[in-house]
Amino acid sequence: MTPLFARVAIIGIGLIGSSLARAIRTQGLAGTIACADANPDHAARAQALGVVDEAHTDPAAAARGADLVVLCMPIGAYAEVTQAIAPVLAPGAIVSDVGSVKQAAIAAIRPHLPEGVHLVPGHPIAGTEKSGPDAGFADLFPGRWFILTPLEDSDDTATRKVADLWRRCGMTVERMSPDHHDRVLAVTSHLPHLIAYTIVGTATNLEEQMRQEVVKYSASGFRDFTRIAASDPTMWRDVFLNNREAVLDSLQRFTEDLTALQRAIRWGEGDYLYQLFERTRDIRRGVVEARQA
Ligand SMILES: NC(=O)C1=CN([C@@H]2O[C@H](COP(=O)(O)OP(=O)(O)OC[C@H]3O[C@@H](n4cnc5c(N)ncnc54)[C@H](O)[C@@H]3O)[C@@H](O)[C@H]2O)C=CC1
Ligand SMILES: O=C(O)C(=O)Cc1ccc(O)cc1
Repeated sequence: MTPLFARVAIIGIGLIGSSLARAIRTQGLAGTIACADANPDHAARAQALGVVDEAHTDPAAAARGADLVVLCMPIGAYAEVTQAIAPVLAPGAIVSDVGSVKQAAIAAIRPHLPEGVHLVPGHPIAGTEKSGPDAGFADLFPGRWFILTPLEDSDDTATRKVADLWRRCGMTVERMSPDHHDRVLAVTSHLPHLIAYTIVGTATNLEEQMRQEVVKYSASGFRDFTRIAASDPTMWRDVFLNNREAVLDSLQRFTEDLTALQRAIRWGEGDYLYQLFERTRDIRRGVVEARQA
C-alpha cells in the first residue's frame, strides 16, 4: 500500500510519540519518519531503537519538508514548539496533535500557524502510566477510540487524512467539538487521575503521621490507584492547568456526591450505600462488555 504521507515529523518522542512512530513504521504509513525531542537522550534513544529514520533536538529540523507534523509533547510546550516550526511549514502541510485537552491545545497552536497550513487536532484515548521512548509500543492503539476535534474551518481532505492515519493504526475514529471533548474527558479521565493522585498522597501522609504500614500492606484497591498516580507529572500538571473550568466543575459534583456518601455512612444509611454500589457494579459490567465488543 502507498504511504499516506511522504514525511511525518513527530515532536516529542515519548510514550505516545514513539508508539505512533512504531505503528506508522509497522503499517508503512510514511516514507520518512522524523522526530524531535527537547531531551537529547530521548532523541538519541528513539534513533537507537530504530523507531524513526531521523532524530533531532530542534523541532524545525524534523518539521522541515514534512507533510504531517504531530505534536506529542505536554500541552505546556505547544505554543513554543509551534512558533519554532512555523517558519519551515510549507503551504498544505498538516499540523495535528495527541493532547489530552483540546480547547487549550487549539488556542496554543492556531495563532502561530502560517496561512495555508491545516490544523487537525486529535486525541487517542489510549495510554499507560509510563513515559519516554522505551515505554511506547505499536499495539497501544488497536481497538481503542481516537477523538478528532476538527475546527469549523478545518480542511476536509486534511481531516480525512488524519482520520485515515489513526484508522490504519487500528483505532476507531469519532468526531467531537473541542468543548464537548474537554467536558467528557474531565469526567472520564482527568477527575480519576486527580482522585488517584490525592488518595496516594493522603495514604502516604497518614503512614508517616500515624506510623501505620499503609503502603506495605496495601490491598489491591490502593495498588490500582498507585498505577494511575505514577503517571507523568509534567503531562498531568499541564492537563489540569489547561482544562481548569471542566475539571473544577466535575470536581464540584464529585465533592457533593462524596459528602452524600459521608452522610450515609455517618447515619448508618445502608440502603443508600447498597443501591449506589449496585448501580456502579452494573456500570463496570457495561464498561467491560464495551471493551470486549
Ligand atoms: N500518557 C498517556 O497515556 C497519554 C498522553 N496523551 C498526550 O500525549 C502527549 C505526550 O504524552 P506522553 O507521550 O505520555 O508523554 P512522555 O513524557 O512519554 O513524552 C513526552 C515527550 O515530549 C518531550 N518534550 C517535552 N517538552 C518538549 C519540547 N518543548 N519540545 C520537544 N519535545 C518535548 C519529552 O522529552 C518527552 O520525550 C501529552 O500532550 C498527553 O496529554 C494522550 C493520550 C494518552
Ligand atoms: O493509563 C491509563 O489508565 C490512562 O488513562 C491512559 C490515558 C491517559 C491520558 C489520556 O489522555 C488518555 C489515556
